[in-house]
Amino acid sequence: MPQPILALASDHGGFEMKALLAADLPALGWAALDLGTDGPGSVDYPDFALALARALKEGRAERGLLVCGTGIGISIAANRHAHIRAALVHDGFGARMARQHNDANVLVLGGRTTGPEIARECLRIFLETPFEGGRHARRVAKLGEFGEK
Ligand SMILES: O=C(CO)[C@H](O)[C@H](O)[C@H](O)COP(=O)(O)O
Repeated sequence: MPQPILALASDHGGFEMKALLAADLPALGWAALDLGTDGPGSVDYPDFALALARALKEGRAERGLLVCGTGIGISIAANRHAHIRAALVHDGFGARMARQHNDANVLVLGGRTTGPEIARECLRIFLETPFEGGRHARRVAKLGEFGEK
């Protein structure tokens, strides 16, 4: 069976964390689609959120990871796309809830706000935790309606 693909994108505030987390993917059973940025040069986070949103829309990846300095700007940008449910997470509990309750398809982390080991834990939980469905499916379906109004 082919490995599921995680699309990764960041601005300059998140590229180090993105590289750290990409290295964990093989052991977690996922392949990486790295959409940049690749260095410390200043770039604009909306461009990278857009690249990742397109990758998911086109079916080039199953889920996504976004990182900027705080995770805030890149979350705002990503959630403008109706097919994206991006969750800015700061600990393992948040990562678990983002999957179980929100069926989040994009994990967002802050490269300047979250330590590396917490970030690695968040990614592992995000990739391993299934959506619970049930009452949460009704609520997630309502989120999908926003894009049609
Ligand atoms: O958008 C952000 C904050 O909401 C991100 O943290 C960016 O990475 C940050 O704003 C970039 O700041 P810089 O001073 O241009 O490095």
